[in-house]
Amino acid sequence: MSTPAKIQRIAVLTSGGDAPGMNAALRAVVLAGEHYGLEVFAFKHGYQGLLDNDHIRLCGADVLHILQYSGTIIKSARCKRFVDADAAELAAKNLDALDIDALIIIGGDGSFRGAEHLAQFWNGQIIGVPGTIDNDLYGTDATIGYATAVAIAMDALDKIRDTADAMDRVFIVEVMGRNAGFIGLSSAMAAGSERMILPELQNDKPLTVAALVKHIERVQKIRGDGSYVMVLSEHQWPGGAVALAEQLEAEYHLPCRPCLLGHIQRGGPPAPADRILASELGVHAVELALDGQTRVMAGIKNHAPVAVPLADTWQKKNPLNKNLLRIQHEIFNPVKKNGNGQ
Ligand SMILES: Nc1ncnc2c1ncn2[C@@H]1O[C@H](COP(=O)(O)OP(=O)(O)O)[C@@H](O)[C@H]1O
Ligand SMILES: O=P(O)(O)OC[C@H]1O[C@](O)(COP(=O)(O)O)[C@@H](O)[C@@H]1O
Repeated sequence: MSTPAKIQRIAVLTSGGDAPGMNAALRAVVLAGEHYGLEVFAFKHGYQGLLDNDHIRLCGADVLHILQYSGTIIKSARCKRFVDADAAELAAKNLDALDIDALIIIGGDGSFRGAEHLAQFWNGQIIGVPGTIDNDLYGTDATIGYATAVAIAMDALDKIRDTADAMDRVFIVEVMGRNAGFIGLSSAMAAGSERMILPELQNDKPLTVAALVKHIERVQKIRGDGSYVMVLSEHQWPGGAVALAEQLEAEYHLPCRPCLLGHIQRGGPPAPADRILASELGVHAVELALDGQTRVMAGIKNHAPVAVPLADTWQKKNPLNKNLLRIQHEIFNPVKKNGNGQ
């Protein structure tokens, strides 16, 4: 770190969908703030709190023993109004009235767009911390919440496998991820799923029901076993897992059940990886602010802290891991392209 800038007051907020580990990030911001002699404020309910001037002073005692809980003690929200110029102007006014030097925003790409919007109207420093289960932000190896969501999806897939095995059924398990397939790919690999329907794959070659049925029937024939567990990323099938299961049962007479994991993926104890990532990133964000940086996201790349221009985080894309895709599609697929095993 270079010579610290003379900042005295920082503020923090959590915005967008809550992510497991947001509390750990908040705790880290507050503890780092105290460590460096800063006053720390929090705005509640994301950007809505900036508009309502709904703030509290936080010190170390307020964030004791919160890192093991998901959710966020300062609340999160989606605030439609924040896209308006007058909303950002009001937020700037409230931040200036409180003499805030730097604002730390824990959230996803929408929150970072909001941060850039605010930067057009406010001269203080703005630092982002990647908090979303979707892992869809460029510039960091992982986002806070992703590891927990994958662990929850894997656990659910393991449980589904028991009943799929017992009753020779096809299951479609729908996972979150917004427009990204990171949760889908990782949970499918971790649980040994037979099939993944992910946004990135659908862009190249959308799956047809006929092709899916062909694959299911071949796998069942090769293995002599009816158990087939498919991971479906949200928004990738009209009507989602329920509609696809109905289609497979009605048109192809395959015993098939849907399972929607939904917001279960955002709850429960944050995984160790998320607690540690959030702790490191929260401290990193404060140190970036002390370093005079602004309009950057605190990230971790190859085990090292980095500062990524906020706009890059949504304008550039992290691709899915090609090697994991290859292994899932080729090595672990019982149906071989050359015809072996068919
Ligand atoms: N283009 C934008 N301009 C201003 N504010 C925005 C913009 N996009 C998103 N936001 C703000 O960020 C909030 C969180 O974004 P959202 O996409 O819901 O979640 P996430 O940050 O998790 O991606 C929105 O509710 C809105 O207040
Ligand atoms: O909680 P909501 O508002 O229903 O939104 C659901 C969305 O939030 C997420 O759980 C997290 O997305 P964000 O981090 O972008 O808010 C997505 O995976 C999902 O599509």
